[in-house]
Amino acid sequence: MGGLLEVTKSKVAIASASVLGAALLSTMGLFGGNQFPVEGKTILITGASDGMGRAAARQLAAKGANVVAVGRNVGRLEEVVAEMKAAAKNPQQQRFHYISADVSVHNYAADVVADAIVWNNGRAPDTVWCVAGMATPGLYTQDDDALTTARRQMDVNYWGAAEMAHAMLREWTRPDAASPGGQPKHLVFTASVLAFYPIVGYAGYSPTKCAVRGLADTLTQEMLLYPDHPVRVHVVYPGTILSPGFEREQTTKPAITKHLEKDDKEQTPDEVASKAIAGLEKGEHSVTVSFMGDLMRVAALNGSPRNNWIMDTVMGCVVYCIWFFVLLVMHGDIVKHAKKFGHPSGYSKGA
Ligand SMILES: NC(=O)C1=CN([C@@H]2O[C@H](COP(=O)(O)OP(=O)(O)OC[C@H]3O[C@@H](n4cnc5c(N)ncnc54)[C@H](OP(=O)(O)O)[C@@H]3O)[C@@H](O)[C@H]2O)C=CC1
Ligand SMILES: CCCCCCCCCCCCCCCC(=O)[C@@H](N)CO
Repeated sequence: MGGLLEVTKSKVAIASASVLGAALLSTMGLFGGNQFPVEGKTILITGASDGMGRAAARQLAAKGANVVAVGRNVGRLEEVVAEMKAAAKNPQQQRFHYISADVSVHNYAADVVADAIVWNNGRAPDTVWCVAGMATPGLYTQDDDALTTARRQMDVNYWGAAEMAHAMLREWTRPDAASPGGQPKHLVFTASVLAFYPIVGYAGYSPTKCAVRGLADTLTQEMLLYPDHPVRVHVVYPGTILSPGFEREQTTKPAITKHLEKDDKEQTPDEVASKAIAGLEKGEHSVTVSFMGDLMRVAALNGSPRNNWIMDTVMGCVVYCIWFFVLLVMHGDIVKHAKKFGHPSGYSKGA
C-alpha cells in the first residue's frame, strides 16, 4: 500500500514537472508555429481607414484574410478596400468590406457586428482588432476644454473598444457557438506604451489606454470561463507612429511633452503593423513593437499574462532598477523646464 502511494507520488511529480516544463517551453515560444493564422479567416478592424489600422488591413489582406474595415470616412474606407484588393494573397477567394461607423457612439458595435455577420454569410468574424483611437495632448491645468477633450478621448479610445469587445464576445461565447478544441478567436486591443509609463501632456489620453489595458486583462480571465469557446485576448502597445493622427496631435502637444518623448523611436504605420502582427503570430499577450516598448512593458507587467516567463521576469527586475535613473532624468527635465519658462499660463511664448 505504502509502495503504491510512493509510485503514485513519483508519477505525479514527473507529470507535474513535464506539465511545468511544457508550459515554460511554450511561453518561451519554443513550440513555434503561427499562433495567429489569418488565411481564409475574417478579420474586423476598427480604425482601418488611416494610420496603423490601414497598414494592418493591407498586411492582413496580403496574408490571405477577408477584412471588414471600420471607420467614419467613407472615401478613405473605399481606398482601403481597393488597397486590400490589390494586396490580396488569393484575389479570387478573398472578400473585403467596409462599414462606416463612429465608435464613440453608444451601442454602435451591435449594429456593426450584425452587419459584418450578414456579409460574412451568417458567421461571426474570427478576429477583431480595435485600432480606432485619437490623442489630443495638452496641459490638464491650462486647457479650458481639458475635460471635454478628455471625455472625447475616453469615448473613442476606451468605449470604442469596450463596446466592440462586448458585442463580439457576446457572439463568440453563445452556447450554440461552442467549438471545443477549435482554433481560437482573437480579440486584439490597441493601447500605447503610455499605459506603462504616462508622461506629462497626455493627461486626457493615457488614462484611456490604461483603461483599455484593465479591460483587456480582465477579459483575458473571463475567457477562461469558456473552455469550449476558445478566445485569445491581446493588447498592442505602440510607441510613436508617424501617422495622420500623429500629425494632428503634434499641433496641440506641449513642448515639454515633445521633449520627454524625443528618444522614443518614430515608426511608420507599416512598421508598427508588421511588428504587431509578428507578435500576435508568436502568441504574445502584450505586444510591444520596439526595444523601448519592451523595456516599458517588462517593468510594468503587474498581473498581466507574460509573453515569456523567464525573459520577462529577468528583464523586468533589471529595468525596475533602471527606473531610478529614468525618473531622475525625466522629472529633472520637467523641473528645468518650469524654471526656464515660468508659470504654464505664459507658455504660448515659445514653450
Ligand atoms: N500615433 C501614435 O503615435 C500612437 C497611436 N497609438 C494608438 O494606435 C492607434 C492607431 O493610431 P494612428 O495610426 O495614429 O491612427 P490615425 O489617427 O492615423 O487613424 C485613426 C483611425 O481611427 C479611426 N477613428 C478615429 N476616431 C474614430 C471614431 N470616432 N469612430 C470610428 N473610427 C475612428 C480613423 O478613421 P475615421 O477618421 O475614418 O473615422 C482612423 O482610421 C490608435 O488607437 C492610437 O491611439 C498608440 C501609440 C502611439
Ligand atoms: C526603462 C524604460 C525607459 C523609458 C524611457 C521613456 C521615454 C519616454 C517615452 C514616451 C513615449 C511616448 C510615446 C507616445 C505614443 C502615444 O501614444 C502618443 N503619440 C499618442 O498617439
